[in-house]
Amino acid sequence: MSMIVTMKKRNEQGQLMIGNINAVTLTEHYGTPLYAYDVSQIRDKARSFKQAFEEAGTEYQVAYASKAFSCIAMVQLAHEEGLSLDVVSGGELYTAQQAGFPMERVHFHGNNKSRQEIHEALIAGIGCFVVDNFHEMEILAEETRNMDVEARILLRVTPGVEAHTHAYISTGGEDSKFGFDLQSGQADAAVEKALDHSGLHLLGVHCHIGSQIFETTGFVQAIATLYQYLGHWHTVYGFIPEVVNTGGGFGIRYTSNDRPLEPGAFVEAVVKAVRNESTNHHMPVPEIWIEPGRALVGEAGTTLYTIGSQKEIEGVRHYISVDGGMTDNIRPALYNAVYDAELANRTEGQEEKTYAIAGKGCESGDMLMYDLPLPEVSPGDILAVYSTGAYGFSMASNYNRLPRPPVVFVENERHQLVVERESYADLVRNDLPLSSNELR
Ligand SMILES: Cc1ncc(COP(=O)(O)O)c(C=O)c1O
Ligand SMILES: N[C@@H](CCCC[NH3+])C(=O)O
Repeated sequence: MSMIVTMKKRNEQGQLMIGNINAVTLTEHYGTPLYAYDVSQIRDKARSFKQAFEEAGTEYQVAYASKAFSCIAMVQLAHEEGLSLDVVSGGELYTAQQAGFPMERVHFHGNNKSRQEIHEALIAGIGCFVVDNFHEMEILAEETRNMDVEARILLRVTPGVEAHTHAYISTGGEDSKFGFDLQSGQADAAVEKALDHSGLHLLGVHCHIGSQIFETTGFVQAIATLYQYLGHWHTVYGFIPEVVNTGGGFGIRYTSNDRPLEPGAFVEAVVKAVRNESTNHHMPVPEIWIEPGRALVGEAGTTLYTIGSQKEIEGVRHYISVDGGMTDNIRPALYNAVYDAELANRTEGQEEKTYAIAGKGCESGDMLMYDLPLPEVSPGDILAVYSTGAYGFSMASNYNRLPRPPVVFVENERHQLVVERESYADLVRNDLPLSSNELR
C-alpha cells in the first residue's frame, strides 16, 4: 500500500486541508480528538439525492436518518437542504424540535417506541410514524383515540432480502427484530388492523434492507417483493399506497477498496423499479421516500487524534496510541470496520512503517486499525481517520470516563464549533454523592 492512500487536499507544507482549513489549525483551536466535518460535502450529497428525484420527475422525500449523526446544527443543515428527518427515539425527536425542524417532515422509526415517545410525537405533530409491530400499533391507536387526532403511518415490513453487509447492519431479512414479516402473514394482519383503526391513516409501506450497500439489485428485489404484497392488499382490501419508503443503506467509501455508487444511481434504480411495479400492478406511482444516513454525512467527517505512546514488539506489531479510540468510534470493534488514515500534519518523513493504531480505552479490542502504513511517527503527530462522519459521534460513549470530543463544521474557509467537548464536570453532572438524597 502506498503512503498516501487518498486524494485528500494538502497545503504546500503537506498539511491536510478540511474544507479549505488546515486540519492542524483546527486541532490547535479545538484540541484532539476532534470530529471535523466538511459541510459542503454534506450539502453536495443531499443535493445529488434530491436532483436525481427531480430529474426522474417523481414525488419524493429524502429523509436524513439522523441516527448517523444528530446534533442541532446537523438537523438545521438537513432543514436548510430541504431534507426530511428520520428519528428513532424521543431524544432524536427532541433534538429536531430544538433545531426548529418542521415536525410535519419528521418520520418516527423504532422497534420499541414507548407510550410516552408516541404521545410526545403526536403532540409535536410529526409527519409519519413508521409502525414496526402490533404492540406499537395498539398504543398508537389508543393514543390517537384519547387525543382525538389522526396519525399518518407506514408499516415497516421485512422483504426477506439479505443485503451483502455485516450481519449487525443487515435488517431486511426474515430473521430481523424490525418490522412485520411478509411471508408469515404478519404484514397482512397489520394492514387489516391499520385500515380498521379510525385514528390511523395508512400511507404505505417501508423497508430497509441493510447498510453500506454497493449495488442496486437488493433494492430492486425488495421493491418487487413489496409489490407482490401491495398488489394483494389492493385486491383484498382495496388499499392503494400513497408512499413507498425503501429506506437507506447507500454505501460510502471508507477505504480505497470501496467503490460506492453515486446517489443518483440508487435513486434511478429505485424510481424505475417502483414505476415498473406500480404499472404492472395497475396502481398509481406513489410518492417515493428514501432515508440515507451514512451516505449524507459519512465521507464528510474526519476524526483528528494526537499520537502519544508507542510499543514495538519486534517481529510482531508496532502499536501507536491515539488520544481517543472506541469511545469516539466503536465501528472497528463492533463490526470490524476498516478505515483509511494518514498523518494530518505532514506527508514527509523517514521510511514508511506499518503501525497498529490503538485507542486509549482499557480494552485490548480498542484498536482502530491493525496495519496502517505511515512515515515514522513521533508523539504529537496528528492522525486523521477519514470517513468517520456517520455513526462515530452518534455511537460515542464515555467508557473510562473519557469526555466525548467536540464537533466542528468547516465551510467557506470558516470553522464553527457545533458540539462542545464534554468536560469532566459533564461526566459527573448526573452523579449524586452517597446518601445525599433521601433513602427510600
Ligand atoms: C430504518 C433505517 N433507515 C435508514 C437507516 C440509515 O442507514 P444508512 O446510514 O446506512 O443510510 C437505517 C440504519 O441502518 C435504518 O435502520
Ligand atoms: N450503526 C451502524 C448502522 C446502523 C445499522 C442499523 N440501522 C453502522 O455504524 O454501520
